[in-house]
Amino acid sequence: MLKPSLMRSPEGLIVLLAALLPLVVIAGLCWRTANLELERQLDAAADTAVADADRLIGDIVTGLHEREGLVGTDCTPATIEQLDHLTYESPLVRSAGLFDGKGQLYCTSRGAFRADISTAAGSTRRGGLVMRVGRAIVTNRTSLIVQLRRDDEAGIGAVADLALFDQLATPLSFEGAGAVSVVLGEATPLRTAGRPIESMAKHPFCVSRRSHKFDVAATVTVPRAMVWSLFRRELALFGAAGVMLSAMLAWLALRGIANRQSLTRGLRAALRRRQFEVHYHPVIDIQNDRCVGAEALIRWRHPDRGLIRPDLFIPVAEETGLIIPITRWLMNRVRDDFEGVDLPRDFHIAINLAPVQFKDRTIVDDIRAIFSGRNLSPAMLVLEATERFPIDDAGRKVIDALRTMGPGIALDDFGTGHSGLAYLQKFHGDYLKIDKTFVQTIGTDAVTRTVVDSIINLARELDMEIIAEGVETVTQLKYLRQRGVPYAQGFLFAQPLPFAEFENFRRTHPSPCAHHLKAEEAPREEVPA
Ligand SMILES: Nc1nc2c(ncn2[C@@H]2O[C@H](COP(=O)(O)O[C@H]3[C@@H](O)[C@H](n4cnc5c(=O)[nH]c(N)nc54)O[C@@H]3COP(=O)(O)O)[C@@H](O)[C@H]2O)c(=O)[nH]1
Repeated sequence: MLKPSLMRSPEGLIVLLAALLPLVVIAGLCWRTANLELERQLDAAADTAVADADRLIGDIVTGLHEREGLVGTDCTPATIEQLDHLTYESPLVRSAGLFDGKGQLYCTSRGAFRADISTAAGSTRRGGLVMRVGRAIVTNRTSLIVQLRRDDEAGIGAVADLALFDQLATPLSFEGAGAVSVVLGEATPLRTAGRPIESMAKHPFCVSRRSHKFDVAATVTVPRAMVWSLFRRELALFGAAGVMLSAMLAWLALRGIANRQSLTRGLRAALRRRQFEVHYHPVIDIQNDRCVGAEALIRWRHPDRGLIRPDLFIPVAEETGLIIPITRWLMNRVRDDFEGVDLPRDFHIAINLAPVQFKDRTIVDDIRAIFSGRNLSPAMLVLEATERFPIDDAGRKVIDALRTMGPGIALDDFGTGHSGLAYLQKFHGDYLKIDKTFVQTIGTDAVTRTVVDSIINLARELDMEIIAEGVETVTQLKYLRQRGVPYAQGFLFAQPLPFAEFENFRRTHPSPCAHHLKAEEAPREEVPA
């Protein structure tokens, strides 16, 4: 059951975010798709308009090129007939004519005709190709006039009816809402269709295309509201998926929170009902095979789920602060286990501390209260901190206070986090534990083996004792022994053991039949160089 105050808590915020995230992502994707789709449609409309203009003007220019030889000739019936042919070949051309270098029209497809066309304004020119929109002298209609001029300015021209231009091209339109215009040069209209641009509010969408062949361009303009209608269409398609995803994520978040809450309640109950156990993982002096101590590891014996691994509940215990009473319980158990036991002077018990336990003096007070004057004194403890240990003022003060009572300080899991030499120098520890992920590469991977060597050298430079953890094979043991590593832990020696079994192991260790000693004679396992 979830607490009713959930929606006002940080957990409530997580559920809300889990629910909102897919909706925001889907809405964002729909908005982007709508914009891309609108751009695609505008591009396509502008491309079509330019391609139509290129095709129609190209037809006229080709016809004129084919008759360029007539320029400068007399206006004979044969010339007139050839000019007239232009009007049959190109459905756009209403008339064609020849003009001399002074801009005097002297021959047309309709016969000899003289007129001064030299003053016509608003032309665009690319090489010998001149185009303008104006009233044709012969037809007196608004036309596109296309001329091919030689170097001496004499040339041949054709008059194309703009109304026909419109009829022969693809109809200009943009889903009824926009405007399309094709212009000659910068702004002389050849064709326009659709709504007036001024009616499209302040910032309409606009796409322009310029022809590579002729001096014409097309512009498609639509009101900004157009993107909203496409957005609504996309939302209708994908919104349902977004809502389902949102519900699924919210449900997963709720389930995760419910699991966490039930784990927290379970941990509290476990403390009350004494469901925790301590297992001891032997620490071996590998130069003489003596058991010189152990790491105390917590276990949760759940009434229904059996023995639960600590990595399944320690993170929640750390987040909720329950790690403090759990460690307190563990330390009391460890003290009681070793009360009255005859322990060698160099015997040590390692206890794991969470980063949160270095934030205040609680752990200092707990250790003093639990171990002072006992068989297992504070000086016989090694306190293990991971690389997540905060080296700040508070952390430093806690470490200094702990040191005055005598425990050794170890840096656990070294090399698995982001800390490096600088961190290690600031840490001022007594022991450095080489993480099992590195130890287990011995005999397999040359690169990471070099990492093990580097960690060993680093610890020596900083005057720290080395404990290699996760030793599982004789090869690893021999390798570490050869490099002078003093201590090791691992399944090669023993699994973490309940107290009675650990005591039995300790008392019988070293034993003449210890399997890892016997394995020194094992023929097949080679120590890597
Ligand atoms: N803050 C606290 N953290 C604790 C406490 N008790 C345990 N832990 C942390 O939980 C993590 C998992 O621990 P555990 O499942 O007990 O595993 C330990 C060993 O069993 C395992 N190990 C040791 N040797 C080997 C080996 O040869 N092979 C192999 N596959 N595993 C091996 O390593 C764990 C000990 O790791 P470390 O602490 O880094 O030395 C673990 O992070 C515990 O620290 C607690 O009371 N408080």
